[in-house]
Amino acid sequence: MAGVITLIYGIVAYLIFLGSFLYAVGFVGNLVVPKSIDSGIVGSPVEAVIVNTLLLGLFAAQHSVMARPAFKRWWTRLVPSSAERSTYVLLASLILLLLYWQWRPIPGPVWTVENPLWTAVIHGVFWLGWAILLISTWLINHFELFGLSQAFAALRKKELPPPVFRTPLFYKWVRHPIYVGFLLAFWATPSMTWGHLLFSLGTTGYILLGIFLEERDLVTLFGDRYRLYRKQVGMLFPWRKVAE
Ligand SMILES: C[S@@+](CC[C@H](N)C(=O)[O-])C[C@H]1O[C@@H](n2cnc3c(N)ncnc32)[C@H](O)[C@@H]1O
Repeated sequence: MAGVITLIYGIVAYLIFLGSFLYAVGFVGNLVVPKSIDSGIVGSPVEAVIVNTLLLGLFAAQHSVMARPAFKRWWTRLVPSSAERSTYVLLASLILLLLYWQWRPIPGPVWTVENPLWTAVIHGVFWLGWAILLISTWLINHFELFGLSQAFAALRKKELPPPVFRTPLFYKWVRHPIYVGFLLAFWATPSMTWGHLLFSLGTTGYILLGIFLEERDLVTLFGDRYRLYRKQVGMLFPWRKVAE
C-alpha cells in the first residue's frame, strides 16, 4: 500500500513539474501563457526588484539546500527515501508557480533586435537551449532526476542502484549541458527588458553557485573520475582535451 501511495505521489509531483516546465518556456519567451516575464501590472520598479529578487532567492535556496547530501540524510529521517526526490521536485515546481504568479514586470528596453534575420537566429538559439536541456535530462536519467524511478523501485520493493557517472553525447564536450540549455533559453531574446535582465542575471548567478556545490558533491561521489573529467571537459563552453 505504501508503495502505491509513493508512486501516486511521485506521478503527481512529476505532472506538476511537467506543467511548471512547459509554463517556463512560455513565461521566459512571452509565448501563449497568460502571465509572462514581461506581462502583468507595472508598479514601482523598486518594489518589483525586491519582490523578484526574493522569488529568485527562494528558488535558489530551496534548490541549494535540498540537493545537498547532508540535508538529504537528515530529511530522509522524516520522508521515505523513495519519496525524497519527488518532494524536492514538487517543492521546486510549486516555488516556480509562485514565481510566475508573483513576478513583477519591469518594462523598458535593455536591447532590441529588429533585423528579421537576427531575430530568427535568436529565436533559434532560444529553442535550441530548451532542446539541449530536455535531451540532457534523458542522457543523465530523466526519470531518476524527477523522482519516478525511485517511486517505481519502492513499489517493486527494490533498492535503487547507486548513482552512475555518465558522459554521453553533450557531456563529452561540456560538463553541464542542462545548465547550458537554461542559459541559452534565458539570454536569447530579441527584446531584453529590465525585468528579463534581472531574471537572467539572477538565474545565471545561481547556476554558477549551483555548479560549484554540485561539483563538490560529484567529486565526493565519483572521486578521481570526476577530477579527471573536470580537467578534460569544459564547464559551460564546449571544450575537450583528449587524453595523451
Ligand atoms: C539538475 S542535474 C544537472 C546535471 C548537470 N549539471 C547538467 O547541467 O547537465 C543534477 C544531477 O545530475 C547529477 N550529475 C551531474 N553530472 C553528472 C554526470 N556526468 N553523470 C551522472 N550524474 C551527474 C548530479 O549528481 C545531480 O544529481
